[in-house]
Amino acid sequence: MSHHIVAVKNLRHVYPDGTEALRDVSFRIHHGESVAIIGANGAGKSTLLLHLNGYLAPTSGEIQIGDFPLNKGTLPQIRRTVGMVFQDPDDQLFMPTVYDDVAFGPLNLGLSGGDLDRCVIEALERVGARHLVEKAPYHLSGGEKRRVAVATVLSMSPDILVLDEPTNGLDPYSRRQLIALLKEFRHTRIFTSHDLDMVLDLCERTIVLKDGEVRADGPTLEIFQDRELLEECRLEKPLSLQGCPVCGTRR
Ligand SMILES: Nc1ncnc2c1ncn2[C@@H]1O[C@H](COP(=O)(O)OP(=O)(O)OP(=O)(O)O)[C@@H](O)[C@H]1O
Repeated sequence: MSHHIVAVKNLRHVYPDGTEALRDVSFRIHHGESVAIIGANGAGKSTLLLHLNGYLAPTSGEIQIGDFPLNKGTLPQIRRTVGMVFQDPDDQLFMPTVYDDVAFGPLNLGLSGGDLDRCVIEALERVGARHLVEKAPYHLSGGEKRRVAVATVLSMSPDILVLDEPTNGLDPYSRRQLIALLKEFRHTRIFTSHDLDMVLDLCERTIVLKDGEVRADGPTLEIFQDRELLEECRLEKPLSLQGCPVCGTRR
């Protein structure tokens, strides 16, 4: 087994309309690391994540997941390793009931009967959505959909969890619950977020994208203390690192 679980080398992506969303992106992520990918709107974060399990193919460059180079032949193996939670839960939920959506992946892995039921219920319990099991996904609220979308991925027990803006649209209680859940996930975590307090809380390492390129890659706290970098990349310090506007002390 290689010592890194994700290796991205000179990745470039040009969309069919000519937009060059990723220019020359390289990094490696090790087993068990928790890594945030941050950047302003349009920096290329979602485009990058969508390459990590083959939803988008590189225009040029290479991606390796564990021991496998990502290509058509290795796609099934890689999709078992990388669990992807999309930015829009409607892209993830397409079955008539929540049960069917969460069962979809494990069913394809060969689970059935009581084992399948247990797997589905356990995944829904982990995201606090057990009570939604019989519902139609299109009847759920935005926050409920997001939690169920996370459950569809947890039910597959992936080695790498990839989440695109996971706290988007969650109320404060659900946000805290999701952060606690992500902390429990002991495998590799990679996610994008504009929720910089969550990034600070969950990720020891942060990669900053700017205009489709890696502008910085290092310890999260160091990144958030680099005022010039934050300004250049149109980012702000997490609230928890900002001084109190009244007395000047740090929260
Ligand atoms: N399907 C597409 N066709 C053409 N251009 C696209 C497509 N999807 C994204 N883009 C462009 O690629 C660039 C990167 O977009 P991407 O969604 O990866 O950014 P992002 O960092 O995730 O942004 P946000 O924070 O707003 O979600 C943007 O300029 C965007 O307009």
